[in-house]
Amino acid sequence: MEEFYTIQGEGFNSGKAAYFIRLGGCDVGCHWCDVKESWDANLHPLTSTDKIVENAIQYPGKAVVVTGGEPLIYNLNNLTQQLKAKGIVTFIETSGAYPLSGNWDWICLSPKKFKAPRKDIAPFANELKVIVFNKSDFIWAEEHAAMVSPTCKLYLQPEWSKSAEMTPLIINYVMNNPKWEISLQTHKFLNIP
Ligand SMILES: C[S@@+](CC[C@H](N)C(=O)[O-])C[C@H]1O[C@@H](n2cnc3c(N)ncnc32)[C@H](O)[C@@H]1O
Ligand SMILES: Nc1nc2[nH]cc(C(=O)O)c2c(=O)[nH]1
Ligand code: SF4
Ligand SMILES: [Mg+2]
Repeated sequence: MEEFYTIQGEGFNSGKAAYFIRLGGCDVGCHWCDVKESWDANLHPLTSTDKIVENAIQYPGKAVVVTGGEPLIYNLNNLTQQLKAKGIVTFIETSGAYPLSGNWDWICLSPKKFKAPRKDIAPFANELKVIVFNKSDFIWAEEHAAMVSPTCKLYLQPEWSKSAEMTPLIINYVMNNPKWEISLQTHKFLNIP
């Protein structure tokens, strides 16, 4: 759908320069999704893997974030193999609703109630990032924290439109449950893509 060089705004790798590859297509249906224009893959022209890799290696930052849409709709073995062959560090943002493919240095799993993640992906997550839209999302967060590996980083991220209401609850929750950390969408404060 689009590619851009920016700063990773969310989660563990927040603050790092990275080339974003946003793949079109998602049927998870989060009503608060901030990239709804990504849902219909047919609206976006196809780009060859070779061209994406050629674009990605033009920049000084040698990390790529593959996102979407839901990137795991596609088999990402070939893309990540080609990126790694060029010395690129590979990160993915996924809901986990589709089978895991690709060779990843960092997997961010962001599970959604609207189409729950596959049970087999949780052990591979390096980071669990739960979006907090209402209070019930804290329970959803703990259910998934019980499925990830002991080394997986745990983040609570306010849903953008509910941030004023949810951020104080997240702050309180993290202070009482310090295995969790807050993730903010810092790129939205910085006014960058
Ligand atoms: C647009 S999604 C694309 C990747 C994948 N479909 C997923 O949901 O993980 C990228 C990240 O943005 C988060 N996100 C999407 N809409 C958001 C919103 N309104 N507020 C906060 N985070 C949001 C998602 O949870 C995910 O972690
Ligand atoms: N700067 C920046 N950081 C991000 N981290 C995850 C994003 C995403 O949409 O997947 C995103 C994004 O869209 N922009
Ligand atoms: S899974 Fe990701 S891309 Fe799909 S609707 Fe939810 S936030 Fe948007
Ligand atoms: Mg985004």
